Amino acid sequence: MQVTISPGAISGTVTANPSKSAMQRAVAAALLSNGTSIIRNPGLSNDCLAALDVAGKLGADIKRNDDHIAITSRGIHPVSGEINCGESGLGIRMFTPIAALSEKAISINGHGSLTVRPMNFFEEVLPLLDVKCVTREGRLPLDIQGPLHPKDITIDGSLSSQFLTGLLMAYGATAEDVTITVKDLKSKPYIALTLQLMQQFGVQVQEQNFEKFHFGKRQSYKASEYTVEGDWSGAAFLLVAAAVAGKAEVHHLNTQSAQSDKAILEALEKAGAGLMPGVFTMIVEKQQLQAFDFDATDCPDLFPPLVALAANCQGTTKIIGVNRLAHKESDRGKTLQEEFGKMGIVIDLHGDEMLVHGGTGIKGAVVSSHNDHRIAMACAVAALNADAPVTIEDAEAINKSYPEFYDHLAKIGGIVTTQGTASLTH
Ligand SMILES: O=C(O)C1=C[C@@H](OP(=O)(O)O)[C@@H](O)[C@H](O)C1
Ligand SMILES: C=C(OP(=O)(O)O)C(=O)O
Repeated sequence: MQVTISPGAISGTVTANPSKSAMQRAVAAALLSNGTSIIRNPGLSNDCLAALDVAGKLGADIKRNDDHIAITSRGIHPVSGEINCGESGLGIRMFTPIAALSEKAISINGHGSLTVRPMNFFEEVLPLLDVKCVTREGRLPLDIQGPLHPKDITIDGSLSSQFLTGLLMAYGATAEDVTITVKDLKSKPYIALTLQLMQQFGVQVQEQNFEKFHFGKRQSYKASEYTVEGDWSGAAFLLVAAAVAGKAEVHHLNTQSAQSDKAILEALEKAGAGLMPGVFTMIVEKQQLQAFDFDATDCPDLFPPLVALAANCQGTTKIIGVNRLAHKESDRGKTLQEEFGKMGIVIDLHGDEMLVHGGTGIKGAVVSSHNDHRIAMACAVAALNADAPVTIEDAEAINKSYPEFYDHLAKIGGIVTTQGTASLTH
């Protein structure tokens, strides 16, 4: 599918899409519980649908209703020897240790970019917890056989926080008086989100400096009612769109959220955007924008919207944390450089640093999403101030996290034309 965004000012109000990070964690916690959990404002992006499918294969009964999803479970009782996590990095890294709680041999697969993302971690760590694990040279599919026995372990958190999220969630179901120690943890706020979610489902972890995670006496997940928060990661694109091309009011955004990507507000403030925060609403308005410095090491998903913002700022913006981008849906440092280059924006990459030379004018172009949802959305936002339309190829990549994105952009006044069709679900 190709989507063309024509330049033009925007103005309007929209409700943020549900957070896939929160939704996938809630599905996992509901699966680990005994009884029926109700998930309100459920996400239906591809990553969320994959999580629901995995939960079903691991034994949960899932009923979709108009405004909620009911998940009935009695813990991990796989009904299949194969699970597929779609394209979700969080999904596979979270559900693998959870699936390993069962003694059944399970083959875990995925598709698209997930087949080339690193999974060596499991081969190194799961055997320490009595789980057999075989990868294809650190790639999918993974063949595992548990049951996982929680033990004191030390792991490396520098590649991704998602492996730790998976271990924490799995330990929560059976651990007793054990500690996970983590060295060099990145994306820390995502771990805060995991701990918050576990607590909402009745499991407490004693966290020390994001280095030690201690489980005291044995606990169990309690089936709960949970409302999925609006997604700061997706909303970041709309907020940047407003900052560079008009005004927008985005509802259902919790400024007290544990989501790391609410840090977009700090970047917008540094750039000089007009911000009017409400309790569950954010209004952003265009002002004169200047280049800024920002460390995105702990919120790597903000790179694409930050680049769209920086392209519109006068001067050179410096963003730290490029090393965190190599193993996402694309190698995002390079894909941002390539696709924004086509729109006339020069980006330099120096080790962990990205320099975006903004304010030089954005050109109409044909760009590729590289099948990466956040690259498609960043290009769409940049298009608002281009000198001619921008056509995005493989534009359906947005379905991974934010299927409503083009509709939301149109709702706030973006001129969006779609050519060709692609299924909205996997
Ligand atoms: O836990 C999560 O929900 C996520 C953690 C982050 O990954 P890393 O920990 O690999 O940075 C982020 O990039 C990803 O989109 C979602
Ligand atoms: C990298 C992302 O997700 P995941 O790692 O869960 O696939 C993302 O949403 O940008």
